[in-house]
Amino acid sequence: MSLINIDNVTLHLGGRLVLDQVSMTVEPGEIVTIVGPNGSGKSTLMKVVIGALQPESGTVTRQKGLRIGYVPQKLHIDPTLPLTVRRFLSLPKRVSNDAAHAALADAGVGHLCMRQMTDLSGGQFQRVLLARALLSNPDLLILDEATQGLDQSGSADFYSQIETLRQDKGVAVLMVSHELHVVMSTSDRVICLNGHVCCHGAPEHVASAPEYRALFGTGTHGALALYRHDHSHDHCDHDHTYDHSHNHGHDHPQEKAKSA
Ligand SMILES: Nc1ncnc2c1ncn2[C@@H]1O[C@H](COP(=O)(O)OP(=O)(O)OP(=O)(O)O)[C@@H](O)[C@H]1O
Repeated sequence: MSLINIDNVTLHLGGRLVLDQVSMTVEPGEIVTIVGPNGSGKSTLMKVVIGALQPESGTVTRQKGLRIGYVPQKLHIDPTLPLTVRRFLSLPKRVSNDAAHAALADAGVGHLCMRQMTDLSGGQFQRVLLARALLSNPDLLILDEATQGLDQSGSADFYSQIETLRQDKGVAVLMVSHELHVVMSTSDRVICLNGHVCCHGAPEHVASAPEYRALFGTGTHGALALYRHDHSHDHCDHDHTYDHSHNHGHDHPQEKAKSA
């Protein structure tokens, strides 16, 4: 049984169609990545997956008893607040020393237990957030642009830790990422979202799909196009009310983005 089964989900926010008949699944132990331009509904879809937003139509089914660990994009901590990593892991719920040490070790930062949160580098901080997400021994990890702000080698290290976790613990991973070069090497399946599911499948399949190329270009240029997109909003001013021009004849967004 799938861990998550999203079936034909439609949702408007502020009068705008944000998710249009989106379907997707996450199977046990697989790494699924959502890519898409700014404003294409990626974060909204994540909120639907964790149950923070309810769709207007369609269904969201989570495996019974599913444990989800969520790693946010960032978390603001008051810089004047003295807070060690160890204490942070016990907020809001106290955890044992053993559990805290195990989670930190699994996230690759076992040595940082007694450091101040405010002294951590960006990469260390994200790993502590990862450790916090691991405390519940999740079946599914959700990462929403968890490496934003890290340099290329920092984010490559982070994703390699994620792959190790999947291997060692069999945890499934659903992530949003703008880093196409990393996504293409670490994911089992990629879902390209632009309000609707434009295309989906194995990374090589998606990278060569016309719908994906229309959005991101080809090869490394694709990654660069997305990067540029991220930093200057000039080449794609989607307001996603929205734009079906990239649909290229894919008139069946309800086709489920799942493995065969
Ligand atoms: N609470 C809200 N009320 C109204 N509109 C919203 C709300 N949340 C999101 N939106 C709109 O929904 C659309 C999708 O937003 P979402 O954050 O899901 O996109 P995204 O793909 O994650 O974007 P990005 O890559 O920039 O993070 C955007 O047009 C956004 O402005």
